[in-house]
Amino acid sequence: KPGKTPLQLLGEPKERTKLAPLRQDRAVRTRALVVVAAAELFAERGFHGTSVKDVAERAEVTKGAVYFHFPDKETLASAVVEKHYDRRTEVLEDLLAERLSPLDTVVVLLDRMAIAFRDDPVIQGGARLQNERTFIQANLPEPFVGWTDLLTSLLRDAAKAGQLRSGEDPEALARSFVAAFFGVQHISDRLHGRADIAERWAETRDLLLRAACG
Ligand SMILES: CCC[C@@H]1OCC(CO)=C1C(=O)O
Repeated sequence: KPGKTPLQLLGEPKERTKLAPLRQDRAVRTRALVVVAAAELFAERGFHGTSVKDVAERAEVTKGAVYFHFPDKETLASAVVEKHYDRRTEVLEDLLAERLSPLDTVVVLLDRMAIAFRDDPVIQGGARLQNERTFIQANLPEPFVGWTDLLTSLLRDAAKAGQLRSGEDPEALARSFVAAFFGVQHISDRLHGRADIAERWAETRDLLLRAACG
């Protein structure tokens, strides 16, 4: 989408957890706790293996408190997936403030996201829900397209800055990065619970960079 900045492509996150007012009111705090508890359980057991009761117990709130914020489990799943993509926007915003070159921004963004996939239950829960999306009656966002648009924008800037081999197509390279990253995190998750995702991503990332930049 020519002309849009990376952040415009992703849209503003709904609320910046880091910048939330010190004294969040109770309802907002409870909602955030419920979303994280749901993400943990969706990541561990999947959508159909998780009940609202399980979420209430993990969040240490009543079932009524969960239903106050989320009328059903599908709405809760949508909130977890939304938080997954908001977390990505937060990583990007913090990174853009470091004002690295376009190519370094792509490299560091995906390196930090690899760590987030290893360590952050909201990222893990959102990813598993997206894998199970055909079994969930919720209008979850299209997976992958946000990443492809964002990386295309950054790699077009990298091409303009002379960081790519001449003739390299930024959009094709963006699709390759998304496919490679998704595959690496998926295989690492299935075989090793993502314990080795940083090492596996580094070797695939470096192969792509050698091909695209020479
Ligand atoms: C660049 C990685 C793409 C990312 O990996 C898991 C997942 C969940 O669907 C993603 C997405 O939807 O964008």
